[in-house]
Amino acid sequence: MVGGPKREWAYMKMLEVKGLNVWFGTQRDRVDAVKDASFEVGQGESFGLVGESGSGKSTILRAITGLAPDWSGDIVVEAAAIGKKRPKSFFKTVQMVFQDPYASLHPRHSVDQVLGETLYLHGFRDIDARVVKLLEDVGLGQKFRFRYPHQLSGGQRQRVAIARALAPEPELLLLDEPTSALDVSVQAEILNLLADLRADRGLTYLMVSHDLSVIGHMCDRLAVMKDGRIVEIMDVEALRQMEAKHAYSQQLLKASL
Ligand SMILES: Nc1ncnc2c1ncn2[C@@H]1O[C@H](COP(=O)(O)OP(=O)(O)OP(=O)(O)O)[C@@H](O)[C@H]1O
Repeated sequence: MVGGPKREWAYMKMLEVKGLNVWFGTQRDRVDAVKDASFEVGQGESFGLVGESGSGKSTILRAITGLAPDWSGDIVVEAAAIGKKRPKSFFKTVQMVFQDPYASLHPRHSVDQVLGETLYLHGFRDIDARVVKLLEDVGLGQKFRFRYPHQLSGGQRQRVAIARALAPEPELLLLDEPTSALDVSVQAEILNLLADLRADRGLTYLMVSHDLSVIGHMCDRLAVMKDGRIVEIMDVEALRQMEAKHAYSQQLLKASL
C-alpha cells in the first residue's frame, strides 16, 4: 500500500483498517477477496474505494459491519478495536446503505414499520416524531409514511434506506454503490442528499463506487483497489488533476474519461 496525504482530520480518526485480509470459503474453494488493506478515515471525512468489479471494495465494507465473518487484521472504530462480535452500540455508530434499494426493504413492511422498528430496536421511544423527522430529512415528507416499497420509485426507496440508516444517529455511514441501481436521472439527487446530510450532521462516509466521477464529487480522498489490494491512496484533488502515481490508477482514470 502507498501512504496517502495527511490532512487535519487525521487527528480525529473515525475508522482505521490495518492489514485487513478477508476471505470466503476454505481450502480449494477459498477466495482471498481482500489482501493486506490499510487505510484511515478521519472524523467528518468522506473516503472512497474505487476499482474494477471484483477488486474487493464491497468486501471491505462487509467485513467492517460483520457481514463477511472471515477476516484478520485490525478494524478500529472510534479508537475501539472491533472483534468478531459487534456489540449493539457498534450499530449506533456505524450504519450501511446497500446498492439495491429493491432488495434492501422488506416488501410487506410499510415505511412506518421499517423506520419505527429500527428506532425501537435502538432504544428510542419518541418514535412517531422521529419517523416524521427522518422522512423530512431525506426529502420524502409525511405522505410517504404509510406506503409500501412497491408504491415507491427506486430513488424513493433509497431515501427510505438512507432514513433507516440515519435512524440510530450514526457517525459513520458505509455506502456501497448507493446510486448505481438507480436511473441516471435520480442518481444526482441521491448523491446531493448524501452530501447535504454529511454537511449538516458532520457524518463520516466510506463509499464504494466503480464510478470515478461519483467519487470525485463525493469524497476527499480515495483508495484504488486491484485484485483485493489497495494499490494507491490519493487525494481527490490529485484525481481531478490526473496525478495518479500507480500505473493501474492511471489506467482507471483514462478509462473513465
Ligand atoms: N459471499 C461470497 N462468497 C464467495 N466469494 C465472494 C463472496 N462475496 C464476494 N466474493 C468474491 O470476492 C471478490 C471481491 O468481491 P467484491 O464484491 O468485494 O468486489 P467489488 O470490488 O465490490 O466488486 P463489485 O463492484 O462487482 O461489487 C470477488 O472475487 C468475489 O467473487
